[in-house]
Amino acid sequence: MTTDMPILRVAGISKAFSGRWAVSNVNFDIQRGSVTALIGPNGAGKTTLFDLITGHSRADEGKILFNQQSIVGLPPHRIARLGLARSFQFPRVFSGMTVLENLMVACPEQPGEHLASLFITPRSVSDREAIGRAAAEEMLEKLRLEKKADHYAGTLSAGQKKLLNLAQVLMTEPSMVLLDEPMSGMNEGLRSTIFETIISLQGRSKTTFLFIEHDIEAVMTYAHHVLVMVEACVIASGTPEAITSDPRVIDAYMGDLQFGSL
Ligand SMILES: Nc1ncnc2c1ncn2[C@@H]1O[C@H](COP(=O)(O)OP(=O)(O)OP(=O)(O)O)[C@@H](O)[C@H]1O
Repeated sequence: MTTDMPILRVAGISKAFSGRWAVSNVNFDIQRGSVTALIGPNGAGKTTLFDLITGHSRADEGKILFNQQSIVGLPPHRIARLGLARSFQFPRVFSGMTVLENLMVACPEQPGEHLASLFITPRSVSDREAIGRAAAEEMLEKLRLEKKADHYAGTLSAGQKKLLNLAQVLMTEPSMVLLDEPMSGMNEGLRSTIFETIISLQGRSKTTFLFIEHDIEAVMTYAHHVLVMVEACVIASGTPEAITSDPRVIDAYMGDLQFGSL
């Protein structure tokens, strides 16, 4: 596979609910290893677009190619297995399991290169369990949740549950991750942890990220590229600098907000 092909291509995707377009003829490419923000006012269709890409909802029209393979009609678990993973705006975690256990169940049966390198040729179930535990502990440290490892997930704050959900997603070693409002409900410290982790993974493993975010400062700081959705359509696409000075975006969406909070 050539590396200059987009990792994700969305072509003419549309979805209507009760005769009203939630997503209308949306087209864009996501380049491998990039960090892209999807912004737009409430009800613009951002989460619906994520649902369509990840198989949680079926498009009425259009094509979605992941690594040049059509994924329209595939169930979410098949899409996840191809390496396209997603975190949720309101994540569900296994409340009766510890934080560490929540991560260990997310560990793939066939660990990737990074996990496998922790141990050489694992032979038994206990070897595999040890790999899972080591990988989970490493991930908890990365997301600064290591002190919570033995706490029940149900006792975590909403922000910590989102971090745990991100950790579960990253444990599967996806090549692309979709994040739905990763910073909402987070305090300042947790917010920076999320994006530091994203940037370090993007730099180290060339993981591709597409995130929905309302905080324009985070978008300006962390995104290479921005897609703007308004009323079911992508109305602009470009660098953060180009987007914030695009008259169509200012007219249709930002108005007098002066790029405070979107
Ligand atoms: N399952 C559904 N059934 C009916 N209408 C829906 C459904 N899901 C979304 N919609 C409608 O589709 C439109 C787009 O909603 P969506 O949640 O995708 O917007 P959004 O941009 O993610 O908004 P927010 O920023 O508030 O999360 C809205 O008008 C919403 O009411």
